[in-house]
Amino acid sequence: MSIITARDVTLSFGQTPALRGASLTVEAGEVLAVMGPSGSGKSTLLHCLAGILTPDDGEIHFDGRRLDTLDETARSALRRDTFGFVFQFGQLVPELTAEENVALPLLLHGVRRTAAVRAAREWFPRLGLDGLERRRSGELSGGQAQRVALARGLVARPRVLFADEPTGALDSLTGEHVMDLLVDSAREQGTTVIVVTHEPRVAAYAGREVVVRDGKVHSLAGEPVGS
Ligand SMILES: Nc1ncnc2c1ncn2[C@@H]1O[C@H](COP(=O)(O)OP(=O)(O)OP(=O)(O)O)[C@@H](O)[C@H]1O
Repeated sequence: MSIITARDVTLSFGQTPALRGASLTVEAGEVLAVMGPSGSGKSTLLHCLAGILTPDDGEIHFDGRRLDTLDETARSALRRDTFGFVFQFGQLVPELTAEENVALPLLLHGVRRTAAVRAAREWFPRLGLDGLERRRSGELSGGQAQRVALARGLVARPRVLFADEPTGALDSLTGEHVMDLLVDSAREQGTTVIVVTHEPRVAAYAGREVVVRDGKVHSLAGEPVGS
């Protein structure tokens, strides 16, 4: 069953076309890698699928509902309640401890602080972060910070996790470890994952790979992907 469908999505930034008729179907529960050269439109596609950007043309459906025509309030509620995010540099809040960072999405869902922090703490042994709960992001290594960001992306059990170059700032061994944990944790809780990466070794963790080229989505074999 498909969870996200993009049909002929186009989006330009001023005179620069970023997406030129991108179509893609994402199946519920799959781990999909989005590959492609720099500037081909991968992040823009991810942002459209996640309701962060609105396409100029085309349609995006999430769970049978039109996503791209929702107003900003509805899209932001969807992002908060249903989606999780992991970015290249973790983007932890430096003033908060690691466990408070992980608890953030739960607090935004209205979970009480004690319960949110308790749930957040459960992620630390799972991700090999035991003992780092009270550290601030400046006191974590890149790999540790990215695992904290991963826990934050998954703690609220999102339907879809959007990951944009989640291993981009890590050395390859640490990156593979983070991908391993990401894929295992997401599969365990049935979260669909869409991961943008330019690293084939990272994409190899996905169940399927697509390639964005010149603002369009292709299969690995080079065929345009239809919706
Ligand atoms: N906010 C923006 N303003 C203007 N142009 C933008 C903006 N964001 C992206 N672009 C342009 O849109 C095109 C697609 O960019 P996008 O970031 O989606 O590519 P990408 O495949 O994710 O690249 P990379 O692998 O380098 O991150 C590029 O030509 C880029 O310069």
